[in-house]
Parts: sequence; structure tokens; C-alpha cells
Amino acid sequence: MPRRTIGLVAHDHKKDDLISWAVSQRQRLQTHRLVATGTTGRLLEEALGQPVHRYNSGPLGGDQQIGALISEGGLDALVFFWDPLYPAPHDPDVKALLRLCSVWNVPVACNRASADLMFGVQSLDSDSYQRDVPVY
Ligand SMILES: O=C(CO)COP(=O)(O)O
Repeated sequence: MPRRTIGLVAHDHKKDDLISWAVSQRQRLQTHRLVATGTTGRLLEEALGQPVHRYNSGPLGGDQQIGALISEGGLDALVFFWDPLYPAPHDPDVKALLRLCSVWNVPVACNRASADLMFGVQSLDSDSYQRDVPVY
């Protein structure tokens, strides 16, 4: 199995979602090198028992550090559960990171359904494809 570098990032209200998704995919993630923003990385490391390279916390420049990694060709995929309901103080950095994913054709999953598709847990071609619809 090739070892890829996977970025994992979540905003505060989305951290539980990301951690529970990552734990459900522990075996898949185990074969890859994981990088994350500060708080997300600490929580992931605790939950997965796997080393996670931690950049700064998002508001302190972590998104930009992951963006720099992308521009150097060092990131294979990003799972970024950003928060559509609460604005972040560092919104420009969030937008810049998502922009660089588009510029450099890095696959980015912004929720559990897209992360499942990215990692082959689900396929749109499969009769069994389903996604949860959240209730707000
Ligand atoms: O704010 C973030 C991404 O924009 C995430 O940062 P933390 O993982 O440090 O909470």
C-alpha cells in the first residue's frame, strides 16, 4: 500500500465529526503519514494512537503552513471539516487553503460523505451508497 501524506483539519464544532470519522477509518489511515493543524492533530493522535505531524493551530497560521506544504507538492489529500455555520477569525486563511487545493489539484473532503468517497468507503456507483442527512 503506498504511503501518502494526508492532511486532517477540523474547526471546533466539527472536531467530534472528524475524530469519529478518523477512528472509523483507523486502519486505512494507519498506512499513511498524517499531518494536521495543532488542536486537531493533538486530538487525532490521542484518538488514533498514531503519530500526527502537528503544525500551528489554525488561527495561528496552521492553515497557511499546510498551504505551503501543498505548494511544495507535499500533500496528497486533505480532509478538512470546515464549519459552514460559524465564521472563523482566520477565514482568509481557510479560503486560501481551499484555494490552493484547487490550484494544485489536491483532493479535498469537507464532510464525512466526501471523506468516505475519497477513501473508498462508499462509491456513487454502488447500490449501497448512502449518506446521512444531518438534522439541525
Ligand atoms: O482552525 C483550524 C483550521 O482552519 C483548525 O485549527 P486547530 O486544529 O488548531 O483547531
